Amino acid sequence: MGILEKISEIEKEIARTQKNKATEYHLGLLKAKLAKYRAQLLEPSKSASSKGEGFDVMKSGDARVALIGFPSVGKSTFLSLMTSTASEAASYEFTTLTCIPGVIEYKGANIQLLDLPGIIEGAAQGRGRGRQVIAVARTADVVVMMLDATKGDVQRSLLEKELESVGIRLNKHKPNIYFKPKKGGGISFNSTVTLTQCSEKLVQLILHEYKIFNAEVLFREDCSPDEFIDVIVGNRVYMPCLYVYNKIDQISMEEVDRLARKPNSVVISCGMKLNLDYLLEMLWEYLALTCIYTKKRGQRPDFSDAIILRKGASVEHVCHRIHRSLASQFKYALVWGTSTKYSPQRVGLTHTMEHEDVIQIVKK
Ligand SMILES: Nc1nc2c(ncn2[C@@H]2O[C@H](COP(=O)(O)OP(=O)(O)OP(=O)(O)O)[C@@H](O)[C@H]2O)c(=O)[nH]1
Ligand SMILES: [K+]
Ligand SMILES: [Mg+2]
Repeated sequence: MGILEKISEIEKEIARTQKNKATEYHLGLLKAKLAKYRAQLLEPSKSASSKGEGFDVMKSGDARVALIGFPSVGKSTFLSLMTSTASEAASYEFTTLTCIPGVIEYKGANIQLLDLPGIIEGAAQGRGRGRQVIAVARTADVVVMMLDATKGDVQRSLLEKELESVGIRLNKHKPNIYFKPKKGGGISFNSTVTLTQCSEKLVQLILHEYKIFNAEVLFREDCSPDEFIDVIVGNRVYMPCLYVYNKIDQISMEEVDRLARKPNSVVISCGMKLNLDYLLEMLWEYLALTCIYTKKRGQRPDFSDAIILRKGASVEHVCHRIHRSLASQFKYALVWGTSTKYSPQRVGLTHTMEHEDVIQIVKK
């Protein structure tokens, strides 16, 4: 039996045990066991069995959003409010022990929302269930960092540090540096812009530190040494992050105003259901999904049923979404919308679609 199952067994037993003088010890023992198992879950464990227990949630829907935050900031309350899934919420820390998926239906898209255990300082080193939570965060399209508006900004910078330390880059784009290790020829260094933070010398020093003596490097942007290191190391994920300050019912109007003005931030109250619509709008923007409408020849476009794709999706992606074999029968497509110069315009499979384009596909 896994730890989670043991925990749920004990919880059930506590629930069905009557509280009286005779059961006092029994209940006490059960609660002690429960605390022990919870502590075990929260400690980095050496055994492989409990490693990812309860965290392997299938990706589903059009996009995935992970809820990251300290314990008891209101992540589960939020999931239960926004989706039809109920996730237990309580005033004690570490109520949630696994990954709980729910679905937000918005503008015709299914957005998978993942409730996760609270993480704390040291999470990246394996404190609590930090590692598992961070592993899930890496698979998301957007991170919602939920913060307790009553707690000050220290939580935010702590969490940012944790995520940074495992190679997650929030609200940053991939550095525009071309980097290619070679078999020989030394290091060739070039830049298309004036560099104020890196020099050829520094780049060479960094490369030597990584035991790279032959490579081609081209800076197309004025990047910092840290950004260059990110490029060498690879394996970084660049992810939009929305900072959500919850529990604004507990703070002054002035404080609400201050938080709301921070970049990439939204203020809400799950308790009072405040500003949740605005949060959804922001989330939609951060997900940057593209809605495509299809149209049959001689008919009006079907605006009731959008095809939802990632930003930058091509006509080929649209074909795959409609039918597996459509791309192989494809002759050309007619597209109306902002992605074309003329409306309609005849395009091929590689044409990049834009939000709210209409497409008519012509088969061979
Ligand atoms: N005042 C106030 N309390 C809230 C609000 N949202 C949630 N809470 C309370 O905050 C407590 C923690 O909520 P949870 O949803 O369990 O928090 P969590 O982040 O999932 O916590 P863990 O799973 O333990 O990490 C509960 O007592 C909630 O009722 C809010 O907007 N205002
Ligand atoms: K809680
Ligand atoms: Mg929770």
